Amino acid sequence: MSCGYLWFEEIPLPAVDFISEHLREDCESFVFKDEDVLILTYPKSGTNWLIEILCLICSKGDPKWIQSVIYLIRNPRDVLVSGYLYWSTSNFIKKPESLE
Ligand SMILES: Nc1ncnc2c1ncn2[C@@H]1O[C@H](COP(=O)(O)O)[C@@H](OP(=O)(O)O)[C@H]1O
Ligand SMILES: CCc1ccc(OS(=O)(=O)O)cc1
Repeated sequence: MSCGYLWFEEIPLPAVDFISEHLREDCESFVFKDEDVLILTYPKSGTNWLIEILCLICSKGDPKWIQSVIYLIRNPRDVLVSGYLYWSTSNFIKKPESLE
């Protein structure tokens, strides 16, 4: 189970060309500004959809919305199939060997 993934905070992520130590360093050194918005999603769970929603909310000009939390959830089985199909044809990610 541990092979073929980029492990971070005990979460298996699609393997890309960097290592979890670099990811941790980036997380720990990142300085947030008050106006920053944090999007935290698992790949293929609807990240781009959420970005669109946030941009639409943001463009209404009301800064109070950033104090809200939008909880996005997608059936993990759909995430698995979506990732399998997408990463099977991507060149920047290690190709999954199977759905298992
Ligand atoms: N409004 C919505 N409702 C449900 N799934 C959505 C959605 N908008 C995007 N998605 C799905 O989210 C996946 C992409 O996620 P991400 O943006 O994190 O990479 C795609 O899955 P599929 O590959 O199953 O079509 C896409 O169809
Ligand atoms: C850090 C692991 C990771 C995250 C997002 C990725 O992009 S995509 O959602 O598959 O397009 C790839 C790897």
